[in-house]
Amino acid sequence: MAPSNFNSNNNASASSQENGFVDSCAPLNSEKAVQEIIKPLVQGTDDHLLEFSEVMRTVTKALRQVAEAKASAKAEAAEWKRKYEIERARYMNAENRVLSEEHISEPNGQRPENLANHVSLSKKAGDQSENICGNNGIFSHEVLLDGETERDSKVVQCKFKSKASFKLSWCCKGEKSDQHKHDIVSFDKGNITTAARSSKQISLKWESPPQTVLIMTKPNSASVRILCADMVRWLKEQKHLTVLVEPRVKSELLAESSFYNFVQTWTNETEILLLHMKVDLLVTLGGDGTVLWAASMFKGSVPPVVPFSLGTLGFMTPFYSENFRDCLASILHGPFNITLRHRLQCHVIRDATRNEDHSEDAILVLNEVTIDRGISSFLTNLECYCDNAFVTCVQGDGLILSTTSGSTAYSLAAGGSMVHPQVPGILFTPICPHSLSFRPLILPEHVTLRVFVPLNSRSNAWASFDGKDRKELAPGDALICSMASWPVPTACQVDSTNDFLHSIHDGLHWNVRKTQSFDSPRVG
Ligand SMILES: NC(=O)c1ccc[n+]([C@@H]2O[C@H](COP(=O)([O-])OP(=O)(O)OC[C@H]3O[C@@H](n4cnc5c(N)ncnc54)[C@H](O)[C@@H]3O)[C@@H](O)[C@H]2O)c1
Ligand SMILES: Nc1ncnc2c1ncn2[C@@H]1O[C@H](COP(=O)(O)OP(=O)(O)OP(=O)(O)O)[C@@H](O)[C@H]1O
Repeated sequence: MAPSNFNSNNNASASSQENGFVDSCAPLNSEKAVQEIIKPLVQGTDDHLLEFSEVMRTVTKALRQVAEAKASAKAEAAEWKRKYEIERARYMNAENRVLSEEHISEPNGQRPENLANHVSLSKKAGDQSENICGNNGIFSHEVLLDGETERDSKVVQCKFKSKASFKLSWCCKGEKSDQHKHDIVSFDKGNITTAARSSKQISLKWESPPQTVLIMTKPNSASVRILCADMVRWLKEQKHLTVLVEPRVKSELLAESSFYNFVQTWTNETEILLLHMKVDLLVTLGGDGTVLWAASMFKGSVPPVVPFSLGTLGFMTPFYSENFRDCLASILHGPFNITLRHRLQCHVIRDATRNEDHSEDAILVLNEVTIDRGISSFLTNLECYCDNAFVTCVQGDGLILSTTSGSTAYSLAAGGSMVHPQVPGILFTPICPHSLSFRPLILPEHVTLRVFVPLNSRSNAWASFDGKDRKELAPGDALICSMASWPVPTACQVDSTNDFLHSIHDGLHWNVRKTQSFDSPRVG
């Protein structure tokens, strides 16, 4: 605006001179005029300067903020890098320790030179296992990630014999096929059909011979101890295999005879975490509890399990110990049928409304996770969500989230259905719900369940995992549960359906009833 003012006033004075008219008050007037002209000009310049300095102040402030944020990000990155380096060094040390320990890597089962050390280490491990297992008798719950497994395997394979590889094949309705038939939906000329998917039995065929067998046993049982010693001797003398046992079992074997010096064991939790990389076959001697125990030792992939029945019920233990030689010989030769038992992965989140992303370590269960009222006499009040959709509020003694393998355990006792273990799904079974209309649900395998203890809950709830390791859940805490990627492959006596039906007939006397007599009065 100022330049146009200036131009217009200039033009005005020029035109008066041109007209020959000179005013006596001209100097005064011209000064005034100049002031008139300059005033808005100066005023305009001041406004601009103010505006400009304001802009400069804003820019400087923004630049300062950016510089500060950059410096703090740099500092944070440096701190994380430092933590990473420390953690990595610690991990590498642990790995090196494992690899350098003679007794676990003895390739041909020869007596290690440092036997005295070895025995005492095993004993120590017995003590240590108490720390590892905690007071409630389950291993710490660190779940392996895919990446870790790959990295670990590279390190371990340098030292250990490579693991036996095998192939799984899916057979349809008894007809054998080496090809895995995918359960895909096909669209034939616009008609939606499903591919044949039922009755698929999974069979395991070794591609290289198994070399390392881990035997896990129920504690405090004389018959189990005797069988274990027999089995270890047979595996060594007849099959020339590497045998691994728990530190407790190693001590028991050595107490019996120094012949068992060749048996290997572990001494710390790092070695337990690496077990899946060297064990080809896992044998359990005990009841269902021993299978649960053995599975809880494997936070990632689990080797094929051969469960021998030395308990009372034995839903998951189809093998009889009397003929263990024939049975193991046929398994070691293969192929054999397996049941892939799904596991659930559980995370506890403390103060879930605020710390949505901060969960505790994952816990894997083969049977179920139970959320109950513990010793409290109040009803539990549990808000349940499935993939963020509200399911219901459980008011009663508690809730069981079970695998299909666990469907014949606690869930069954609480009124849940018995489900074939090969069916992938999650059972949602209330415990004594105070409602006339509550019925158990079976949800598909892909869902994520969330059980939240509401802030207005009258008391805390308790979560337990395969009947062990109880964790208290305060109001505001939540438990997240979904299907884990690491199933437990258990060998079948016949196949998964036969074994399942046998277990419910034999173990539970399912639908046992006297057959109705023929000579009753007929209607009509
Ligand atoms: N009321 C109940 O029925 C009840 C109560 C608590 C725990 N349990 C079950 O006990 C399991 C822990 O077993 P444990 O042996 O360590 O404890 P445990 O020694 O107390 O045995 C519990 C019983 O459950 C049986 N069992 C375990 N898993 C089974 C399965 N998948 N199918 C059928 N029966 C099964 C066992 O054979 C045993 O008879 C828990 O996972 C839970 O399912 C059941
Ligand atoms: N290797 C092990 N180390 C520590 N505890 C174990 C081990 N194996 C099993 N247990 C625990 O011992 C208990 C009893 O085991 P298991 O259920 O196998 O025998 P059982 O009670 O005689 O059999 P059943 O359950 O069929 O009656 C379970 O609570 C289980 O967790």
